[in-house]
Amino acid sequence: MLRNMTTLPDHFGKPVPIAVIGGTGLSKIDGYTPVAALTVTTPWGAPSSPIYILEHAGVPIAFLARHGLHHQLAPHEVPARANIAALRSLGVRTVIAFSAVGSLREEIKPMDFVVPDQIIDRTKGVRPFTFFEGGVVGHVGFADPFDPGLAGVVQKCAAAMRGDGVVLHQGGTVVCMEGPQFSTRAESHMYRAWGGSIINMSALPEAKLAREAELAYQMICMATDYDCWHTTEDVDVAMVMKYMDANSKNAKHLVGAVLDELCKEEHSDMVLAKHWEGSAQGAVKFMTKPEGRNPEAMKRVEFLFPGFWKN
Ligand SMILES: CSC[C@H]1O[C@H](OP(=O)(O)O)[C@H](O)[C@@H]1O
Ligand SMILES: Nc1ncnc2[nH]cnc12
Repeated sequence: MLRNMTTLPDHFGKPVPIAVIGGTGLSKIDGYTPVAALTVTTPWGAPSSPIYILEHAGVPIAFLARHGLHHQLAPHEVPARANIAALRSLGVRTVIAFSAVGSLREEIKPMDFVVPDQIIDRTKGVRPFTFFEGGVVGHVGFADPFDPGLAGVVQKCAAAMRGDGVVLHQGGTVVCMEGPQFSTRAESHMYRAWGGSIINMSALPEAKLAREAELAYQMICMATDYDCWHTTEDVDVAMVMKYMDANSKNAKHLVGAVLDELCKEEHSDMVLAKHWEGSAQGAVKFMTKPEGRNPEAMKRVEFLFPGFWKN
């Protein structure tokens, strides 16, 4: 996909409803033809990488590399606000986000997939985490951080791939730690005691921002190690990459199968995230009184929701 980047057009004329955010070891998806490489600017800066538009059976899909094209961005340096805002500005309403995770449970073995349904926030407040600040306040609901409809699609696709050795755990709690160092053994045991299933450094603030932007968002996680609570080897980058490489074929197939399903339903309420429509806008509009609103902050919100302040 990246080979053609210099020759691809930098514009695309149609809305793109579906996006994939690729994480560690997932920098491309097979079987999709790149048709554009977009450089998008947002009020929150530039995204992690150009956004590639891939086409499959006539349906466009946006692809963004979370850590940059060369994995040059540490988890706390990922410009998550720019990433989510840029995707929304292209018409994206559904995001499938891929993540390499450590396992906190014996039964979640390296190379197993997990579709989490909960998050515990162990980031340290150093990452910008909201669109609604600086003179426009908003509080969105985040009780269930992922999208159950998308989770169901992933489950169905993984079930069809059981014969290829794909094991998927439906549900589970992802602990999102700050990093970039891995956890101490005491922390790892504590996360297990808290009920954590898996651990990464990327679920937040991405999932929170997706909710603020009224996007349907689901993470697909692949275990690349047992975190250091386990009595086998302690996790390091080589181990993560070894398992990622070993299972990259299945990871790409699973993401591809999920995209195939979503493409079939590109105009459905689920893919267009109709169930989230208006939720953040309602949370913002009634909080800050007109006389307290900052025009610059209002303009930024307008980038996410064109026409926001007119109604
Ligand atoms: C290379 S191990 C730690 C790194 O891997 C995960 O990345 P991603 O979620 O983007 O796949 C994890 O969150 C850390 O950022
Ligand atoms: N053990 C681990 N801790 C945090 N992030 C990870 N990503 C992959 N493995 C991880």
